[in-house]
Amino acid sequence: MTRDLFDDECSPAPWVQEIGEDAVILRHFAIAQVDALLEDIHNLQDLSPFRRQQTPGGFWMSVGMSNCGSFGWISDRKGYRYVAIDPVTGSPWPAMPDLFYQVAVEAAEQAGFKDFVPDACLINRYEIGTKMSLHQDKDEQDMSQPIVSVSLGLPAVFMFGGQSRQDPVQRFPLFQGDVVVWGGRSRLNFHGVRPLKADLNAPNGQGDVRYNLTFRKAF
Ligand SMILES: O=C(O)CCC(=O)C(=O)O
Ligand SMILES: [Fe+2]
Repeated sequence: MTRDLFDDECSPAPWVQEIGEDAVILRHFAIAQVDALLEDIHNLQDLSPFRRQQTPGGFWMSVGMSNCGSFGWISDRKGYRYVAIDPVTGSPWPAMPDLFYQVAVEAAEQAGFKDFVPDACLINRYEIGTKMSLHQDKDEQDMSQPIVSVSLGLPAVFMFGGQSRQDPVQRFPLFQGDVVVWGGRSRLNFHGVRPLKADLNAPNGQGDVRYNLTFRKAF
């Protein structure tokens, strides 16, 4: 992708915040693409709707989830896994929009991961009060490929720990347009999202949801 796509004169300047070994937040990285990414999400949800999923242990996750790309991440009583067919629709997951792919690959490159080839994009939909508990992303086959995570909508607090659940956890605010990339020595670090709070400064009717796009190479 050409850098021009990101050179929007009205956008705040991007900057890189290191949060761990081989882990960064690319601040404002996708700020100029926010509206187009949200429009893509709205179109995708007509094809594969958001749904809440059950953990293998029988708990219901609070976050609504859908996927696009060749594979989608699902969870049910049988376990966590990637599948090519959406169990809700019985059809393949919708194709990954070009813009999603471009933003993910460009962000990975910016973070030092040159050959990222995402084949899965999990779309998380957080309403006020929903959260994602500390976990590792470890259902992928190739751990040399990073995770690229794009924030849209309401701000959230991202938790980033170490490779053990007991390691200290840092907290970072994430705003829309921010992209977190972690891989290499941090690939299996525990991470999560604190319960989402309402943004009291947001205009009426706007900003009651956070979306997150998590790109991975599943296979
Ligand atoms: O919503 C986020 O920022 C993180 C999502 C995440 O960790 C995941 O989907 O595995
Ligand atoms: Fe995760």
